[in-house]
Amino acid sequence: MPEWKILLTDGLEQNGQDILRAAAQVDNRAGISADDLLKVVAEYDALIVRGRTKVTAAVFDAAPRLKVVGRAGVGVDNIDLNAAKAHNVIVVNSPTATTIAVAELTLGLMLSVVREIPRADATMKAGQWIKKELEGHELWRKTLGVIGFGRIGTEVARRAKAFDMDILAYDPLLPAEAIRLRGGEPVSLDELLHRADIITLHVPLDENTRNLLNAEAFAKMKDGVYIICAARGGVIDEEALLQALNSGKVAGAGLDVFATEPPGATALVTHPKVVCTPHIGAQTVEAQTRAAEDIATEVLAALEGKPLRWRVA
Ligand SMILES: NC(=O)c1ccc[n+]([C@@H]2O[C@H](COP(=O)([O-])OP(=O)(O)OC[C@H]3O[C@@H](n4cnc5c(N)ncnc54)[C@H](O)[C@@H]3O)[C@@H](O)[C@H]2O)c1
Ligand SMILES: O=C(O)CC[C@@H](O)C(=O)O
Repeated sequence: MPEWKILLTDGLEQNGQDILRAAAQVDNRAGISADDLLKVVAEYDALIVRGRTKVTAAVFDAAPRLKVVGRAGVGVDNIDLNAAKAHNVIVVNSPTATTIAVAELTLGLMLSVVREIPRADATMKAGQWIKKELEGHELWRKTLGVIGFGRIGTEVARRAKAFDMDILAYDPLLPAEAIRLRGGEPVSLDELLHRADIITLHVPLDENTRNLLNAEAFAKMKDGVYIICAARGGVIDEEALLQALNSGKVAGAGLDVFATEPPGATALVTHPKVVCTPHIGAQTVEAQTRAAEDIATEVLAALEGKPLRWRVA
């Protein structure tokens, strides 16, 4: 058996490391800097990352032994897929492991925003009792607009239905019938923007989705709409969102992801109508355990030339 060398740059749950170590030498350099990665990557046959590590063209150029990059998670916007193809490097992810965790966080953000739960808690901890100010809204019979009706969008919709919400779905890559079968009413983006009380985004970040919610889109929305995003920060024009919050067009936003991460205490993060989480959508024990097993198995399969379940490039 060849002695494969695998580099972990963003950590991996122990169960995944155990699977890898049974077949390969594994170096865990969680948190390695971009410069140090360029210095050491030439030694490795495989690289396993989460979202922090940017696998740029320079990384591929510096990695003549590299055969596979594994993304423990879904989004591969941190990996230069064109460079991977040019260097004949396989890219795999573990797209199903974290679906439920993100869907649950999305519902959590939705409830947090419409009922101002974080503000209620923070003011109580400061010795206050601002009950009269904390008059929120119900999810019951509200219209939820889901942009991107894939794995996470569908699971969000299933959970929202338990709150008796009506589900509009915009996903131009899915046939209308598939959207109906998944429990959504297929609509155009404009119709969704006009009709939804709450809008949640579950699209990948790419050239078609960057700044999908911009000033023009906010202008088409209902006054007092709520925005939830646990997809990628870049799918919302953050400056336009800030203006819409300040004008009252948007009543509140729940954000797990930011155009720049970490964003620091920006005007958006500190806005009183925004509830923020530090990109923890996939951050549950269960999701990370599944993701570790899936990506470890998939990366070893790629090294051994076996059939792959989740090849991205
Ligand atoms: N917050 C987190 O920690 C976290 C965790 C996992 C995934 N994510 C993000 O969530 C995204 C969605 O994950 P998923 O597993 O549901 O992916 P998925 O591929 O199952 O679903 C994405 C859906 O978006 C649709 N889509 C693509 N382009 C579109 C466009 N221009 N307009 C509308 N719809 C479009 C696709 O057809 C697909 O159905 C990921 O790409 C990732 O960026 C975030
Ligand atoms: O790696 C992470 O922590 C984020 C995961 C998530 O954004 C994904 O796309 O899978």
